[in-house]
Amino acid sequence: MIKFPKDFLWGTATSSYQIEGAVNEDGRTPSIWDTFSKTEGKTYNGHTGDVACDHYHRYKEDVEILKEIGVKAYRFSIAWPRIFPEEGKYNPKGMDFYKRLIDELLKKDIMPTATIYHWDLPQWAYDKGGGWLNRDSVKWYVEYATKLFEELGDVIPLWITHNEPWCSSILSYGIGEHAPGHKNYREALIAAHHILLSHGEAVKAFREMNIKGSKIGITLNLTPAYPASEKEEDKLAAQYADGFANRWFLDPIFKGNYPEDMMELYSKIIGEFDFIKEGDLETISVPIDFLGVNYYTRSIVKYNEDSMLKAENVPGPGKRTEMGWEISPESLYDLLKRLDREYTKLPMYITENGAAFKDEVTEDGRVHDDERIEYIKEHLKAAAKFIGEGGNLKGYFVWSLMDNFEWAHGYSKRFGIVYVDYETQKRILKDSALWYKEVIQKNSIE
Ligand SMILES: OC[C@@H]1[C@@H](O)[C@H](O)[C@@H](O)c2nc(CNc3ccccc3)cn21
Repeated sequence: MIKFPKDFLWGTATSSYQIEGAVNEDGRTPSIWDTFSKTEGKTYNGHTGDVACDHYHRYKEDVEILKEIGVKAYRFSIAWPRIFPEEGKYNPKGMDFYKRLIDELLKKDIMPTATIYHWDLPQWAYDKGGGWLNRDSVKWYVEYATKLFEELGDVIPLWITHNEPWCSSILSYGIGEHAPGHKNYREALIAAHHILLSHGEAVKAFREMNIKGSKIGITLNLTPAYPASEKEEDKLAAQYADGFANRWFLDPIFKGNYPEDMMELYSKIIGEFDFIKEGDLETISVPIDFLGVNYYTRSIVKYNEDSMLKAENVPGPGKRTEMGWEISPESLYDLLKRLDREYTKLPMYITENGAAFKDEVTEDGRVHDDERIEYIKEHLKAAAKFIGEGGNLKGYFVWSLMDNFEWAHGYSKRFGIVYVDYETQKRILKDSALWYKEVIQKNSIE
């Protein structure tokens, strides 16, 4: 049996656009994901978040389920277009939903953990110079974050400024798979810079408000990169893949500079870094209270002269999830050790870890998702090994509480430990939820 520390924070995670629905209710205006999902060919079968899990109306039932599972904390995100449906126009009715949700959580003794931005940029911000491409996005974001701190500051102990800046910049403005669907690498790095800058400015605003008992951090998706062989060229490919996925965000936050090797590589592609102004890196690297780590899988790369990053992915030997991601719990251990060694001794939380598998409701009305139990158990073992060696890991949030809108994959991929029948909106606790309930109760895994 593997025991976890007494106060280990067991949780689950979701995000606003993926579960809420009610996209036109109580003053909410469209986000870039409303626009993107309604654009032909952008999401699986044209799926949108219009209804999703109808959480906006069913939040009480969903908090009951959180209580049933016994989580200590619940990570959700706040929809910016509910709070500021237009530039400068605060919408109290939008805020009221989150006050109701938080009240329910506190009544059940569940710690609210809020992500300020989980990709649902208001369309009005995008219409003003491309959203994160416009340096004014920093000002808009700080106005939004400050209002949240004013209204909710002392009832949310853990604040996360951004979920995965890599996704909201590189995947969204560079690769084009996510909203707003641009395919311009210079834009991707400009967006990344403004998102990181907005993070730093929000942390400064948070500090000035001196909110007692609350902590602030950021969540990064981190993918350890391994060379396909011991060849020097493959090791160079892994270095660039690591810079692309991880160091481009870790270094400015924790070291106050962008990584030199990647600046050199990228300068050949995007030209001048004229969007980096005096003092920006100082702001981006303001001290935070914790690091959120989203971990799903690793990458294995070999050298490829023709690729921008000189790296080409090669398949790993492990089993894969429905997303095609290799299952590699040992890489989570490697990642945590590396973060501890090279970046920070601050408290860390695994703010997302989970897997999509082919889930189905069987004759007995249950969902026997043994693969997901195995996935979570193996990753918890890796986390426990890190903690056992003195690692400062304080909590673990399963992605996700419930099946939901999986971005470009729509509803075709199920990550939940709770099954959602989208026809009826019925929730069914999968075997993984029942297993996780026991893990939390015993604070240990077998
Ligand atoms: O894909 C599962 C989840 C997603 O539902 C969450 O909203 C998001 O925070 C999230 N991030 C990752 C890891 N990063 C990633 C990499 C490539 C494409 C999409 C996400 C996985 N997930």
